Amino acid sequence: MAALDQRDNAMSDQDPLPPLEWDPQGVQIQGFSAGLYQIEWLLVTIVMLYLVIMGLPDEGGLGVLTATFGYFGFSLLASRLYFFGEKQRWLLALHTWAMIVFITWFLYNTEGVTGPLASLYLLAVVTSALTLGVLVTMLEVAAIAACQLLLLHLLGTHILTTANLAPVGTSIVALLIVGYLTAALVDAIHVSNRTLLKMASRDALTGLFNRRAFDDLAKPIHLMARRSGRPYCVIAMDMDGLKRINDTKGHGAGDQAIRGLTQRLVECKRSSDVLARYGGDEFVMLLPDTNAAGGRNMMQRLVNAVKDDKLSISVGVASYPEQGESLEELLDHADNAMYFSKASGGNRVSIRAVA
Ligand SMILES: Nc1nc2c(ncn2[C@@H]2O[C@H](COP(=O)(O)OP(=O)(O)OP(=O)(O)O)[C@@H](O)[C@H]2O)c(=O)[nH]1
Repeated sequence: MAALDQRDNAMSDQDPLPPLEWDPQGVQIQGFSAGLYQIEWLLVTIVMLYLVIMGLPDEGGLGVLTATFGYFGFSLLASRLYFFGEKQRWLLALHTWAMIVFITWFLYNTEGVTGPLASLYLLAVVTSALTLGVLVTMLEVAAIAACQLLLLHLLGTHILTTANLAPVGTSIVALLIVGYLTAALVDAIHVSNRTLLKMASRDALTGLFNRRAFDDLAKPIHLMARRSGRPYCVIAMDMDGLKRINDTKGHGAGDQAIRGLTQRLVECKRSSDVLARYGGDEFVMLLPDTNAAGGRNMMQRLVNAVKDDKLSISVGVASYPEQGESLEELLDHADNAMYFSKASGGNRVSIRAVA
């Protein structure tokens, strides 16, 4: 028994899983991966059409063809690569730099920087602005300006004359405007997405997850536990006497009591535990990698802690897999155990009895 308690305490003091949070920017970048290949294949299609209509250049024709197929192969191969994870931004940056190098090589072998195909650089700038932010995009525009000057020099044009610099200047200003505005707009969309996601997933009074977010976050934990055979605990909590606090001390004091309980809950939970306000004075919690005894011990500590704040809660615990096979079943059982605590006078923790 002592050994079991020791193990339970150890469980509640460590963090077996990383904190559960959503990353809207990551989701957006993942979504952009498909758009990236469309931009790359558009670039290859325009280049191929140019070569079909205008024919291969007399000098460097083979080099252009090899570079085009090489670039197409790179894009095809990269589309098969796993794009998730923290290296994703670097992979996207690599794609845009590859695009700039390919376009520069193509222009060098065909019409130089003064023809209409110089606007192909727009594809790289837009790709970067959509995914990599203002700073990286501005750096890429600077790199494109350097490439264009180098092209002028390599193609034998004297670059230090106003007439020769004017077309490069015009195209760079256009790239700057498009790149800056697109990146700024995307940043604004990120901010509003984050705000919307927060509004849709958080409870306004406490900042905790709401019911919808809890359901979304609990499902993968249940599936993981089912696969690994590890236990987890579902906790249902309800404050005792909130109506009395509201009626005697006012709604503000009731709100303060809810916030006070939230503070205690946040202090006692592990970062991998999922805590949500289900509504009113009801809270739910999911404790991964924790058995019923561990959940009960943690909740008993919480019941003792909130006494210091002159608050009282009724708690019900149900654990996977002993007390239920599905999340819905466990939530029901935890709820019933919580009502049992309440019916027994509140201020206590009950575990759903194994049938
Ligand atoms: N201040 C405040 N009160 C709330 C909030 N949400 C719900 N309530 C009130 O909390 C009270 C909950 O009432 P009950 O469900 O009877 O709960 P209780 O008074 O804690 O009684 P028992 O649960 O039986 O112990 C209701 O009067 C609700 O109007 C809130 O966000 N802030």
